[in-house]
Amino acid sequence: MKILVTRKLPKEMIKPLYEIPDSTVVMFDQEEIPMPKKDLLKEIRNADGILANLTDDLNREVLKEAKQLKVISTMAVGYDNIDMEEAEKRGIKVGHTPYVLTEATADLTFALLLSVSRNLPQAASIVKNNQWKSWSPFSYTGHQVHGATIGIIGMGRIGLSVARRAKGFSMKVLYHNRSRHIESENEVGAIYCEDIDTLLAQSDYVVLLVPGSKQTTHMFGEEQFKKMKNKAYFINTSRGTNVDEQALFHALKEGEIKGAGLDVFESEPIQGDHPLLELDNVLALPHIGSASIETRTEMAELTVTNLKNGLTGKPLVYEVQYN
Ligand SMILES: NC(=O)C1=CN([C@@H]2O[C@H](COP(=O)(O)OP(=O)(O)OC[C@H]3O[C@@H](n4cnc5c(N)ncnc54)[C@H](OP(=O)(O)O)[C@@H]3O)[C@@H](O)[C@H]2O)C=CC1
Ligand SMILES: O=CC(=O)O
Repeated sequence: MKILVTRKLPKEMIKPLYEIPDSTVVMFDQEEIPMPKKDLLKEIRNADGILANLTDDLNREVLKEAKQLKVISTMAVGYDNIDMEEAEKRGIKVGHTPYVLTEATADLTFALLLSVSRNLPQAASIVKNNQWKSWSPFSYTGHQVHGATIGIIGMGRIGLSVARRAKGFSMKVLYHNRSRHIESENEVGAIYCEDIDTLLAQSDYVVLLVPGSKQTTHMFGEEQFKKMKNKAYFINTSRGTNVDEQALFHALKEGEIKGAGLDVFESEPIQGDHPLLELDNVLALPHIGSASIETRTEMAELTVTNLKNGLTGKPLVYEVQYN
């Protein structure tokens, strides 16, 4: 049985895979970069299982090559990099890592919100660059978080955890999903906005946390940014493909919105000459939502368990359900 691991992980962490009888583990030897497509195509050909991550484009073309593949276990909760229709057609089980990364991602989302609203990157840089002249009445003043209104689009696991943090800051919580999320209403008093425009018009902070999918591609564009308050901030820790970046650039440049905190981009890694990165009112991070050592360790362990279970005839701990 051949198991392909597409990113270098500590050997100790993937030990359970070596313990599967008659298994051969082939692991890519780099941690910082994805496995090149040509190597992926070659190695997946006779693989029974693959330990993948969100940078592996497991599209139809790639899955068609994977004649023996039985299980894909991705070290992420999002699985928009996997062609689920093709996986279903081929009877491939897909495992992912919900819950274990919820709190770390909610922490990072809230950190982005606090950082953009109070200009932390700009303020920190004057200190580091020895440009701090004096305390000043209005320099680097941002907007209040405490008591403001947050609008969460995608009130699922992470959305609710962000809402809990918002509650601690006495924020009013609005949310939009395709269906009501009664747990959030009961627990944090979140108010459902069936019409997304109502949320956009009322929120001081708009936080996007829907999965990446065909339905959510560019769900944020010119029209949505125009409907936000001019003093509102946009935070995206979901998927870059959910946002039309040209429209976001325009909205930020023209002052239609105040600022943005972005952990994800339409194309990753975002290139250094991307227009968004020229803007002072953009705080950009390299997709580190779940990047605490504790969470990444749990994710890796869960990914290994999902894969091992799938390959040894046991139920996956978290299996993606086909729609
Ligand atoms: N930046 C990072 O490092 C990380 C990013 N993520 C991203 O966050 C996403 C969310 O994760 P998680 O909270 O666990 O997922 P969940 O599935 O728990 O939550 C997603 C929510 O989005 C709502 N939703 C889905 N489609 C739409 C739509 N078209 N319009 C409005 N609402 C929609 C769903 O509600 P309903 O079905 O009622 O519409 C659901 O409540 C992941 O899919 C991933 O892309 C996750 C972890 C780390
Ligand atoms: O973006 C990260 C994920 O786990 O999904």
